[in-house]
Amino acid sequence: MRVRVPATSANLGPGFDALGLALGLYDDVAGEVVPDGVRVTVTGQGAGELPDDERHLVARAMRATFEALGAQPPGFAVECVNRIPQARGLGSSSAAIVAGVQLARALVADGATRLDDAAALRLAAEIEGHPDNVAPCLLGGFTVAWTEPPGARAVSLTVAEAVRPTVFVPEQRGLTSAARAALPATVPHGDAALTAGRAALLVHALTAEPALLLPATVDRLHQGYRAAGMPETAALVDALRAAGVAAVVSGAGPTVLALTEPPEGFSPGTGWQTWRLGIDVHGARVARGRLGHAERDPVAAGRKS
Ligand SMILES: Nc1ncnc2c1ncn2[C@@H]1O[C@H](COP(=O)(O)OP(=O)(O)O)[C@@H](O)[C@H]1O
Ligand SMILES: N[C@@H](CCOP(=O)(O)O)C(=O)O
Repeated sequence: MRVRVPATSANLGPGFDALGLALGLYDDVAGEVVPDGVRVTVTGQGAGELPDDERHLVARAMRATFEALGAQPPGFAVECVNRIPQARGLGSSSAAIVAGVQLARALVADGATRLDDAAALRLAAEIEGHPDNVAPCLLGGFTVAWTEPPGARAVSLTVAEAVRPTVFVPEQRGLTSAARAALPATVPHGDAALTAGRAALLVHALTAEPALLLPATVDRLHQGYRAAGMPETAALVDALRAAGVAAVVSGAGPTVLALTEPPEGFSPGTGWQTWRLGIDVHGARVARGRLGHAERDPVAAGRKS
């Protein structure tokens, strides 16, 4: 079995832990049951750094899913071709988790029925700790996610044509766990009220009226508190916004996401890669068989520049 999982950009400014967008940049992962042991091979992003055994995040998500299904196989082998940069705010950990959950469901007889799509979202969100990346990764498009007993839920909405994501990806990494540790336990009521209003406006702007994206992407819940830990990211967001571009920190950073096109000739300066990406509307896609020649190419699949 194999699965293609999209990169995602969470928060989108004011939608902390709730809003997310699936992007046209993908990891391809194949899995099969073997007589014993857990083996993981990695090509592309993370090759030579990630573990090759049970500790690998895809393997951990597969184990958790097999457990939920009550069907642990004797062993399994996983092949990953990674194109989503890791620890940059583009949802690489959610992509790995969703890949593991979907592969395990596909490898167990009736797995996708016994653990249905809603339960798969709940499990993936539980492993990740927040639902805003796993939701668009599973469903595609622009998602609004929330948590209520018994767990995460989400809806996917269609994005207006004029929305053109560009990501500015820096060399340096930033772990989501560290960026979450920078957040305060409480925020001023005025900041919460402003941000709630902009998050509501953002749903309208992204789906129907992109001309409102600049005011709709104002956030007071997380970006300001995280700025000291990623000053270059904060400066780039400010420069783009000053030029009229609806730019935000992508996820927990340090990547910057622009939802509208930067002005002709705009340069983020040195140390940034600039990629124009499409919006993924399918979410994770499972297919039979191993990875083919195209899926094994670690550079292609999605990037427009
Ligand atoms: N494709 C992957 N395979 C295995 N582990 C991964 C993968 N992608 C991310 N991870 C793990 O998740 C960590 C990054 O997660 P996180 O800090 O949430 O960043 P991101 O914004 O990229 O999701 C990596 O350091 C690695 O431990
Ligand atoms: N809401 C989370 C989103 C983290 O996204 P990631 O792509 O950086 O993992 C947060 O802001 O902490």
